[in-house]
Amino acid sequence: MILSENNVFFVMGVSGVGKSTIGNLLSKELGIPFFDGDDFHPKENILKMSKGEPLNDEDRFGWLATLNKLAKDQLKENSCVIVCSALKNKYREILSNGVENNTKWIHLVGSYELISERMKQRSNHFMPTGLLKSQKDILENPVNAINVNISLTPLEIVEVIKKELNPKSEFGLFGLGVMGKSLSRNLASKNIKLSIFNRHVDGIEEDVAINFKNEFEELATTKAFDNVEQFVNSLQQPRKIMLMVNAGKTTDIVIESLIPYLSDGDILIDGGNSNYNETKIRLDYLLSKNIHLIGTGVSGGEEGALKGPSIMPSGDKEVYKTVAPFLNAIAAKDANNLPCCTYVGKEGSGHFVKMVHNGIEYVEMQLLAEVVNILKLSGNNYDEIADILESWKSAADSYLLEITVKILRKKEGSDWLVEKIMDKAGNKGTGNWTTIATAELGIPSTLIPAALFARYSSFYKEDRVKLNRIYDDGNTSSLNLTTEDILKAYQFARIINHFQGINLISEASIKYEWELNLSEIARIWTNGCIIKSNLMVELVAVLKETSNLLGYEKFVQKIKKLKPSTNKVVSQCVLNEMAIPCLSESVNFFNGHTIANSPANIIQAQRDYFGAHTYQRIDDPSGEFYHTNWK
Ligand SMILES: NC(=O)C1=CN([C@@H]2O[C@H](COP(=O)(O)OP(=O)(O)OC[C@H]3O[C@@H](n4cnc5c(N)ncnc54)[C@H](OP(=O)(O)O)[C@@H]3O)[C@@H](O)[C@H]2O)C=CC1
Ligand SMILES: O=C(CO)[C@H](O)[C@H](O)COP(=O)(O)O
Repeated sequence: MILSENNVFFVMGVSGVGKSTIGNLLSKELGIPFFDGDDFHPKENILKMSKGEPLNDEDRFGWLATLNKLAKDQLKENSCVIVCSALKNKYREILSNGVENNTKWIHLVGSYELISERMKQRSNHFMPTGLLKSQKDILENPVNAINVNISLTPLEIVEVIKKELNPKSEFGLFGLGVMGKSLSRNLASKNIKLSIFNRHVDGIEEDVAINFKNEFEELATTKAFDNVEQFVNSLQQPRKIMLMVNAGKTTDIVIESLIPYLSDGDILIDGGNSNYNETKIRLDYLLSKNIHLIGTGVSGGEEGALKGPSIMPSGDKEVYKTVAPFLNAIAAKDANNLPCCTYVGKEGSGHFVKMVHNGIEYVEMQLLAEVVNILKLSGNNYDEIADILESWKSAADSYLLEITVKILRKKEGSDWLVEKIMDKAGNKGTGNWTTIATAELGIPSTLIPAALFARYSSFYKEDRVKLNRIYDDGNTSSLNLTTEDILKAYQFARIINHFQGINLISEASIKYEWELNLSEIARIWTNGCIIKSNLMVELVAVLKETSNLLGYEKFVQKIKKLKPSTNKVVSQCVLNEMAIPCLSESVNFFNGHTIANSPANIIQAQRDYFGAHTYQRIDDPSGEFYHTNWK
């Protein structure tokens, strides 16, 4: 710790609290001289105390003045630690006389029982245990002292003192939107000394940080800023600043606004949903300026960010170690009470993993929407559908299932709110990027594009309404499905979704040499995040053995049990002219992915016909490429 100015640190408290031990340790930690006040007592005082006679104020005044002179002399050169009981206000006034602004009081406190027990164990101290009571009686608790409980170990006590002495914040959070606000409260509630920042925009964004700070008790000691320079300067070095701003251009603008005030070795943590390719570019760019970047996925939405999100950090592993204590402190905990935060890998792998998390999320949401629609067209109202979904919890529990039940039950007056919500699904880009990534990497994660394009289709509301007038022949639904069948189709499609998402991560890990740990990724997704589910809990163990769920015996048995109902649900929906993009794609994908001989031979022949692209032959195991003159 670097001290910004010279100070005298008086370590005070009644006898037996360990002032000398702590004072000594603290002086070593701070690299400053140590003085034990007892060594400055005149002989008469020591004699009195060893006879068991308490010192009176007259006895003390000379001694206190000596210590005050010592402090003043030291302050001319350096800081120092002085140990002295300093029990009364008037003693402390003498001790700090003339150096009040450079005096820090560190008060060691403990119960009578604990102190007397410790005193009994001392052999070479001149203060008998009986005097403890008289000291406790005359003690006037200091105001503005750092109070530290002696039940901690000496090293822990010194850590607490150092933390309290340093006026600078340990962690900064930039961007007080939905996520930034919740994360700030989470960080502050973990006793992390925090600085928060939100931009100032005249007439639109004014005093956001200070108003937010004043709203919540846990932010009482948090420093709030709307000036970037002051915000950065309020942080201990190396600075650790988490950005919770919009991905893309905004992230670049924010980074540029910070750079002029940052120092070598400072660390930015991008917690937004940034594109993993951009994260790699930013990481290299910042490194050229000796600044580190940890790109991290954060999932859990507003509530998760407050109570404990799932956190997916990546970048340089050594740099990560510096920010790990903060991220671990605020993360959700898994069933074994371990943080749902782990070092994911190099470069932008954390953002890649978060992107696939969101791709899986898109599919899980779409599947639930399709299921609700099937149950609706089967004649159930929304309360009845909520009851059915609730009954699925034992078989297919997930955060998204739980919130869907609540959503379906939400009423405005006597109307279900969902009936009033416009059927145009928005998106912020991660589903789009996952679709691009799966295409670029050549991985058939087909459900994510299906869910994404379902959202895009939903946006054509006006066209849909017009076309519906043309094509709707007025037939009513003749769905004849049991809720058991629908549940099985839902479970089947979820297995395919998780298989595809994991496969995408696994293949990207190989291609980019990220060495991702799939089981560990599933583990940090068991709590705090939007796709937490009991299936995810099951996957933690499975992924230690294989990344291929479709070939894993337990899942083979599940799939065989679920497939007939899935076929039934999908075929009946198609016959009833329903759009079920993810349910149907799960069957299509599965059939295509498990067929020994696919019609891709026709594609190869066509390619060779028009473009001489060549083909391989099944009757030539050498893998030789052939071309035929087709005309
Ligand atoms: N909402 C969610 O459920 C989740 C969001 N995320 C990601 O976290 C990030 C933040 O999301 P969220 O909190 O929801 O978003 P919000 O829109 O609620 O907040 C965005 C923040 O960015 C700030 N900002 C925008 N433009 C600028 C700029 N030019 N300069 C400085 N600051 C700017 C905003 O400040 P101001 O208020 O002044 O405009 C605000 O503090 C995004 O990347 C998002 O994708 C990740 C997981 C979940
Ligand atoms: O990251 C998230 C959840 O995990 C965000 O809520 C994200 O905005 C969701 O994506 P979209 O807005 O595209 O639905």
